[in-house]
Amino acid sequence: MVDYSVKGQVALLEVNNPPVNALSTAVRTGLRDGIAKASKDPKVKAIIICGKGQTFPAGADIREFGQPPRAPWLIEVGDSIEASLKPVVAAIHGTCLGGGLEVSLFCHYRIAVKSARVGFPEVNLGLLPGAAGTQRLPRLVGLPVALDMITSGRHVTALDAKKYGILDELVAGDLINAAIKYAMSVVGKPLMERRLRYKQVPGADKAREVCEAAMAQVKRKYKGYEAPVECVRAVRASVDLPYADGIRMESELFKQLNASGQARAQQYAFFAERTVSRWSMPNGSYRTAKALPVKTTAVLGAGTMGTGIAVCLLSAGLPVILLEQNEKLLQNGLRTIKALMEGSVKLGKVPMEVAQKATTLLKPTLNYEDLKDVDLVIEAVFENLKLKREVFGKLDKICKPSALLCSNTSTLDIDLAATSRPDKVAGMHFFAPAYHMRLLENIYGTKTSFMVEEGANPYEIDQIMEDLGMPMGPFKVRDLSGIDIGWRITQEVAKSLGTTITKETKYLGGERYCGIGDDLYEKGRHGRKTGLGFYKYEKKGGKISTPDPDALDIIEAYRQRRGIVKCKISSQEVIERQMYSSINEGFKILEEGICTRPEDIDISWLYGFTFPKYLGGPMFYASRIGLQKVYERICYYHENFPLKQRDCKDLRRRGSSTSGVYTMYPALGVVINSYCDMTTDGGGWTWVFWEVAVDAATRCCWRSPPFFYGYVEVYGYVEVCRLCRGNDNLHLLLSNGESEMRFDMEDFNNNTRYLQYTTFTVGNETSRYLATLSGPSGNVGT
Ligand SMILES: CC(C)(COP(=O)(O)OP(=O)(O)OC[C@H]1O[C@@H](n2cnc3c(N)ncnc32)[C@H](O)[C@@H]1OP(=O)(O)O)[C@@H](O)C(=O)NCCC(=O)NCCSC(=O)CC(=O)CCCCCCCCCCCCC(=O)O
Ligand SMILES: NC(=O)C1=CN([C@@H]2O[C@H](COP(=O)(O)OP(=O)(O)OC[C@H]3O[C@@H](n4cnc5c(N)ncnc54)[C@H](O)[C@@H]3O)[C@@H](O)[C@H]2O)C=CC1
Repeated sequence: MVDYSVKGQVALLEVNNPPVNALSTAVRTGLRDGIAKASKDPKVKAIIICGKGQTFPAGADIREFGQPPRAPWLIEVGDSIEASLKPVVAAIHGTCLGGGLEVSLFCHYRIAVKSARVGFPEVNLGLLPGAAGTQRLPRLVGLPVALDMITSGRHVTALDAKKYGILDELVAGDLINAAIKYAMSVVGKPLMERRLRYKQVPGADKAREVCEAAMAQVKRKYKGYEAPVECVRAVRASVDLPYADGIRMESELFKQLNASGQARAQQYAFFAERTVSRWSMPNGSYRTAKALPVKTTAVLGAGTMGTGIAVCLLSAGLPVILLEQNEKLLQNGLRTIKALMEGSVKLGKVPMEVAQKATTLLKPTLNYEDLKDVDLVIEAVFENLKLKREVFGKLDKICKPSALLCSNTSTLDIDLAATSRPDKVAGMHFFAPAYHMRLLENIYGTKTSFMVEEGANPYEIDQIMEDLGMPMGPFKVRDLSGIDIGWRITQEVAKSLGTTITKETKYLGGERYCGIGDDLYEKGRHGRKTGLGFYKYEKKGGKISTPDPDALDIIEAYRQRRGIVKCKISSQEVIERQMYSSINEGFKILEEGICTRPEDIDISWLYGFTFPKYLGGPMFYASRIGLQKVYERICYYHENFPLKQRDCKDLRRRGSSTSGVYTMYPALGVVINSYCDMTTDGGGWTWVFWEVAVDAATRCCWRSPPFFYGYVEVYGYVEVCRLCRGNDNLHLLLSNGESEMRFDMEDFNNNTRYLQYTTFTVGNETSRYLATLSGPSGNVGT
């Protein structure tokens, strides 16, 4: 895991743990041993730490965070690096992140190639840098830069890192040769001043103001997230406390965060994001698919979505032909694209050069003939099946046979876009605003206005969902997308069902229909674009929303017309009805095979609706609440809905003990975390980690070696876990509320009789169970 070699008078410690050289237990051990070996070797005058392959270590091994900590701790390894009497140089390429950056901060010198990046992304995993990063970075670069880097998690370019003082030198050419030369040039120089622990934080006299401002900022910017707040606290300790006490505080805060449900959810999201990129479909997968080259593009329709999609493509440096139905709308679209590009530059999301180039890459047109050579067309015209079929018919005739014809449709069946090349026709569903949201896919919507019909106030619902962590409540989102879009969608649905929507329509396609959106639409309240929707905006296309009594009057008039008696809906009910209906849809999507894994659904929410990462996504959220409970509440709402619209037969079926919801548990991928290992620590204790593995077929299998100290981590569906004594047989009982799993402990080492048992809860339904067996006493505790 760490390759040791000596080049001339320099020892080279090359971390070799692909793909990202994560600092696993083996790597930490290798670094510690390598430093000790080099320190003892009289031939060695200096030491280099670097990464083999594509990168310097990109951090701790995230998969180890869910497991019991194992020595050597990174901080101990770091201490031995810093204490070395021979200079240690970090030679950096690739991404030097998290624990990797911490290792480099223990080194006496840091050099890097220009393409390298450094950063502390722990905050994105619900953590803080836990190996002295919060104490050492401020000592090196001062509070403002340290606070910014640690609370944002952003990657800093090598050029900026040099400017901040994180890097001592940027090198060109072969990194190792340059590092050897550099290391030899510092041999004999005093090391004391290079040891960060002895430095004072620069600008410490301003610490109070700077930290208070940073705290206020993270609370506003990362509302609901615990990690950024603790990051500020830890960094502040670098000024308020002596180094050793600061380290202790950092460690406490790290442990606290690591045990939190937020960290678990954010780490799940990290891996889920990577899991979904390994897609598979009936006729291919990421392994077999070959990307088609896309060099030229066209966008049809320059409305809300078309302009956003054009900005997205232009920002990626692709030429775009923008087609509209008339000159006036085309010019409007061009103005919007210009304004969006300028906004993106101001926010630092698009470099100025890219925005400037975009003006040459964008070609407006009213003529379909201009599309004949493009590789990719994205259609974003009105949501109207007849119109879309017409448009696809034209495209099919004009575009070259290899061109991909894609629709941004929200609801229409992509197979209905009759063309001679169905294999080249696809849904390409962007989320609004298209230039900002990272998700591109197809997804079911949720039926958000039910509750308003019954008496809830849309502004209260938005507030409750924003308090839960959504950046925008559902009614603000509807105003952003356009109430006219919703109107067009339902008109199309009605048409496809051979019916029409009237003021009295209560059901559509067997589902409950709410006409509040229609009433707003008819009054010209189309959302942000008209300056009025559920909210009032400062101007047409404005962003500042204010509650509007006129909208409430329209809603109240609607209720009276329908004879609906207004009732009070609690915050808990708002959350349950919003979230659980989405979870229910998620399970339907899995059941129908539209998505194959719950991660697909969670990632669409994280990137399509900016669902808070600290909740992991609706499917992960469901696993934390407990699926049985979620299922019961869904049934409750279906049974007790004032205007019951459909039988919940489907749900009942899925909630039965042998199929449906419960069989989805293993699919959640977080059912039971498992490991099995044995280690002896410095105190002579043997630690044995039990392994519990779950697979869809057998539901559970269990391995338990003889042990002195056992540790089981259980989360997901297991709600009860207890160690019991029954008929003198010690056993462990796990229950998921449906069935119990019993594990007899008779086979355990006969000498181990004394049982100590501790339970602590992490998050809602997440529990950890810690059991210690030792000594000759016949006493069994439970
Ligand atoms: C590195 C990247 C930028 C690379 O991106 P890219 O090339 O696009 O590749 P990816 O597809 O993202 O990744 C490839 C592959 O690698 C896997 N992977 C990536 N990073 C990690 C990782 N860090 N660990 C494990 N695996 C990783 C990734 O999943 C992919 O595999 P696949 O899933 O199979 O497809 C990009 O990957 C990236 O950004 N990675 C994350 C970088 C990161 O977040 N680093 C920070 C990690 S956290 C950290 O370092 C914490 C620390 O500060 C150190 C911890 C110290 C702990 C101290 C504990 C103190 C308290 C305990 C005391 C105990 C004693 C007591 O009890 O008292
Ligand atoms: N608004 C949203 O949040 C989202 C909308 N969508 C989908 O994207 C599509 C477009 O939606 P919006 O941009 O919101 O609508 P929009 O009403 O803002 O824009 C549609 C544009 O298409 C133009 N158009 C109509 N017929 C045309 C034709 N024959 N040729 C060229 N241009 C034509 C219109 O003039 C208008 O500018 C719809 O299918 C919608 O369902 C998808 C995701 C989100």
